[in-house]
Amino acid sequence: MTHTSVDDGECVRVGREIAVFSRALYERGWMPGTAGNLSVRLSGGVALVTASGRDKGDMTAQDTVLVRADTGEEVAPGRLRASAETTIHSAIYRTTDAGAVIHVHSPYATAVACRTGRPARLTSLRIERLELLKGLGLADPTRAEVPVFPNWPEVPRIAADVAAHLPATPHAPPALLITDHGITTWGHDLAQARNRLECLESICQLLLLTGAGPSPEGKES
Ligand SMILES: CSCCC(=O)C(=O)COP(=O)(O)O
Ligand SMILES: [Zn+2]
Repeated sequence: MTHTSVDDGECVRVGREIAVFSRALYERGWMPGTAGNLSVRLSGGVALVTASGRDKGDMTAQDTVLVRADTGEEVAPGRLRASAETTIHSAIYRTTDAGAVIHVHSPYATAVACRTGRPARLTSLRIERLELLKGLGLADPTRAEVPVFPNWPEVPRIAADVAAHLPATPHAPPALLITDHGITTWGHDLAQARNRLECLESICQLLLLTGAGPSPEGKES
């Protein structure tokens, strides 16, 4: 087992930051009910993640759980459970240099993720030309293939798909969609992950407004 260590001051500071971002995303309508989860990679091989089932509009620093960054295993199991989707965050930390991960059920990205035809395999959303692609930090900002993963009922199965896909696609955008579910983005910190999320939510809105996105039957138009 890899060694983990915890810096209490860092935990408090980052817990407050997660709460601030969470409340702001909730206010935008991107975390309805208790939907969505956020995490930040800390020093010492750990990450702080939102607790499962919490009202994301009411988050405080105490509503976070410390987990191993590479597996999502809770460091000191207590009253709160880590997000049910923690293994997806861990898959991203294990296979990229991400410092923060945001998952939301924002309306336009989720609508696009509902139009994939539900194949029981990984597909992708091709995006071309849109100026907002420049906000994703891509080597080639003229096009992107955002992976769309099946929404398996067992979250670790989604995480396994993510962990298998990301190392094979080093130039892929820092984002993924889950069919019928939502969107996840990452960056070196929460602000960068949030900015990338804003770009993709806006891109998905444009795809739907212009009819350039996937058709309701799941075929790309
Ligand atoms: C009420 S939304 C269903 C669960 C979900 O998709 C989500 O994003 C929130 O799960 P968590 O365990 O992080 O609260
Ligand atoms: Zn979700």
